[in-house]
Amino acid sequence: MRASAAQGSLQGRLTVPGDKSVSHRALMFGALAVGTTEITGLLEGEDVLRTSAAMRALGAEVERLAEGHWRVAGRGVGGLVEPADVLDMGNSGTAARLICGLLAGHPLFAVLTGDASLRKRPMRRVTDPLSASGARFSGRAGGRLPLAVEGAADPMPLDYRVPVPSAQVKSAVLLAGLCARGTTRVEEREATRDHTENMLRHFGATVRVAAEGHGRIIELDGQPELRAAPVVVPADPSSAAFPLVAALLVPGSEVTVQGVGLNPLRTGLFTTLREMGAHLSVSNERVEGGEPVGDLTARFSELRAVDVPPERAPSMIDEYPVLAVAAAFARGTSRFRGLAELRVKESDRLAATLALLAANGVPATVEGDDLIIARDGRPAAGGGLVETHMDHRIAMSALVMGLASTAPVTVDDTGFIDTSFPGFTAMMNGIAGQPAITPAEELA
Ligand SMILES: O=C(O)C1=C[C@@H](OP(=O)(O)O)[C@@H](O)[C@H](O)C1
Ligand SMILES: C=C(OP(=O)(O)O)C(=O)O
Repeated sequence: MRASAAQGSLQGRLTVPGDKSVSHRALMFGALAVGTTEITGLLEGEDVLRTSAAMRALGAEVERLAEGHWRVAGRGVGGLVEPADVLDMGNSGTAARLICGLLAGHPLFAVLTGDASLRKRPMRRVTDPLSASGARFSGRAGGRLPLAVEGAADPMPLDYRVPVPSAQVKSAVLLAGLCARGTTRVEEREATRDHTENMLRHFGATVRVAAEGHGRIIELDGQPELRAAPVVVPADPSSAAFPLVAALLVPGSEVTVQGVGLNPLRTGLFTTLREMGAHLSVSNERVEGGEPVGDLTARFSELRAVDVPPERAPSMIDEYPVLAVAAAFARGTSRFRGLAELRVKESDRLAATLALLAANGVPATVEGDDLIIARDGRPAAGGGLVETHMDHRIAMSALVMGLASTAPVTVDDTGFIDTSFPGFTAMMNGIAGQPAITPAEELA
């Protein structure tokens, strides 16, 4: 797939697909609740479809009623059944790690696997703490997938200080805590997305959260009866990032993305773009399904460099590749600090982002865990071939660059975009008013 500079500006109002984090959790909580949960706005991306298949394999009834409208008949906490076959989580770290938490508290045997990207990602960060509950895990060297799980019949409640900022680790421990007698306690040094805590409450569990420094202490009372509850999934801010950044970079553009989730633990990118001088405004702010949402409008802006502090990383962890693209068009030297976690995503995103920039004539370096991008405010040259390494966010970031760079940007593989943002290409071409992103084979 190749993205060429948009002839003219990007214009329009659009809705991006549902939030991936909330969608995974809605299906999992639906499966653990008593009764029938109705979900609207569910992301029908590959990652979330893996979770829906896994919930079916664990005994829940999962039904698609219409686009984004799903129904889950749950089995109650502790009621999941042993899956007959291997659970394949595809490309999804969130699905694999949260499901480890679910399985840990159920006395059953299961095997988890995933695609070549997921099989490289660290799982000890969840299996180490979960083992203390009595569950047993055995995986490949370094604790990677495929992973065999034997859940505990009478799991112990955990008291765990998460050593890296990770909502997935926090969530896995809390999900295991649902089946344990007594109180599960999780401490995080830096607050990470809190969709699990919010949804636990929404389904009737008792959760106490106390702020501590930049972090939080979370306590969950075990063995609650979770009751089915409707879930309205907001549009994914991590997906909205792509059309919004594109609009900031293509002269004359104005694009509005409607109903975007604005949970403050997810909006670090928008804060950062404003610091860069972006014209980015929010209208129609409201609360839907317990999460703040609003319509975000981006207008073409002359951007300046930014220094992003490390403590902001958890609130924009998936947005650094596209922020790097924005910084490639800004005036001055940008520094993004404390990005160690980017090395264990679908690809090594620090290396992949650096390679994306280098291939398109943008000087950048990595110093320790920081990414530095030095620019003069002129458009990126483009013209490069970007290797995506099975990473949807690298593919989409490269295509956004191509919409604004002097020469087109080509991406080696766009198949993984469907993990989080089905319809991405059509939507971007819709706001471009022309097929600005075209399959490479049609270019000849
Ligand atoms: O909990 C979640 O839904 C997610 C947490 C983050 O991962 P980490 O917990 O590994 O930081 C993020 O990168 C991922 O896309 C989704
Ligand atoms: C890191 C991501 O997802 P996951 O960890 O679920 O694979 C992402 O979507 O950018």
